[in-house]
Amino acid sequence: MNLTGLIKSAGGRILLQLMAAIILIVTLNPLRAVTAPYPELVLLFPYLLLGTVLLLSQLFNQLRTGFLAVLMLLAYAIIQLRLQQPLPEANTRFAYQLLALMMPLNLLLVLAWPARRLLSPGGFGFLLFIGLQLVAGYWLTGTIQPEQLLSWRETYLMTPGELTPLPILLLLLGLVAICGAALVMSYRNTGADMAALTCLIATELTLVYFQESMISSLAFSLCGVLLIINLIYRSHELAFIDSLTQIPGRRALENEMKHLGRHYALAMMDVDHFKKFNDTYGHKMGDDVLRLMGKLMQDYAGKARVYRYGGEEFTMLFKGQDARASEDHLNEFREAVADYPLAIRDEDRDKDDQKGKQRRGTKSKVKTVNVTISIGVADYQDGKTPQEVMKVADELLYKAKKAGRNCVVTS
Ligand SMILES: Nc1nc2c(ncn2[C@@H]2O[C@H](COP(=O)(O)OP(=O)(O)OP(=O)(O)O)[C@@H](O)[C@H]2O)c(=O)[nH]1
Repeated sequence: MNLTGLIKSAGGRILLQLMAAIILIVTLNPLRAVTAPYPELVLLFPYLLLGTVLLLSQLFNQLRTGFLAVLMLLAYAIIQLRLQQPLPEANTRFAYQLLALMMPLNLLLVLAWPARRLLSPGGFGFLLFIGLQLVAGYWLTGTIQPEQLLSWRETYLMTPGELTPLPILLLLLGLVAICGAALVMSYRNTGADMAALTCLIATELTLVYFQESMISSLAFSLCGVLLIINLIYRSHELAFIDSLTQIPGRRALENEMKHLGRHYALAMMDVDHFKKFNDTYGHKMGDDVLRLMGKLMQDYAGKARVYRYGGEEFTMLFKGQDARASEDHLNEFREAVADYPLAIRDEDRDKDDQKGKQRRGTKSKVKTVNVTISIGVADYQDGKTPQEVMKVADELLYKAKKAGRNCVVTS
């Protein structure tokens, strides 16, 4: 798997986050030494970074990340304003434990909460819920008796020796929350899943190493930086990656065409009789064909760049290569598409897999269908703009259709 594949996969993203956390812990001492001359700035950094996350999340429509940023800002403020006394003090320790209980639960809740703008009824609902928890927490830490806390500590809140002040039960809760978020992430792999995992790891890191000076500022700053990178990456994906096929879309191609040199070939390709295919097997099955196109194009691209131009039309760009040289490559890809047995969707099976299995019996054979594509490929010619080269490729594609389809026509 290449670096882009690693960054895109859920497993790779989880791994990168864990690595960032480990690097922070390993480099804690040098980091503290470097930042020691600027204590105020270090304290302020998480507010600035998480505030930026909050702003960007609303601008980029990454609304759950906005909720997460609010939670992290509040947690950081609580740590700085309420938890800077020594932990052996009973009420401070209780506030710390309350934070360790509520943060993982609230961060996970964000993944279940409907994505809404903060300034909307749904957003206000979330803020109100958080506000109520703050009031309840404030009231509890003020009224609870130290003797009561002592008896709880003996029964439920044992800590694992000197390792961390975090009670074993709360440590387990944190670990379960991190595993839960990682599981959701490996299933859905959305920007919000990634952001929730980042926040959970930063929170648990802070809580576990709470006795280490500056840990909250450093861990929450790292969280802010990772959330900003995640936001920018997701916005780039939204703008340039086609959501159906997961390959770059037309905007990405148009961008690339601004920087083309004088030596390239451009191939336009189109699924044959796709309208008829849609009419026969349904639109969802048509989408499966387009997804398959995206996957096979990536598998067979080699050094070429692949794009979904629009609808059932795709583009391959061969930089530093001419049309003749790319022909073998394109024929290989065309044959791979024609040979691919595409399983026919059974709507009943989608709706009710169990019933479908019983009705069909276990030995039923999956029916398959094949599709073909036609390709026109044109070279750069002196004085021609990339748009004009694309027009030539489109005309050659039209010729390929006329020639009976399932073939490559070269300039
Ligand atoms: N399922 C699905 N169909 C799409 C999508 N985008 C475009 N189409 C369909 O693609 C079909 C394109 O058909 P035409 O341009 O008439 O061409 P064709 O049927 O492929 O015929 P030839 O190109 O001459 O082989 C239309 O029926 C569109 O509805 C999409 O995202 N999903």
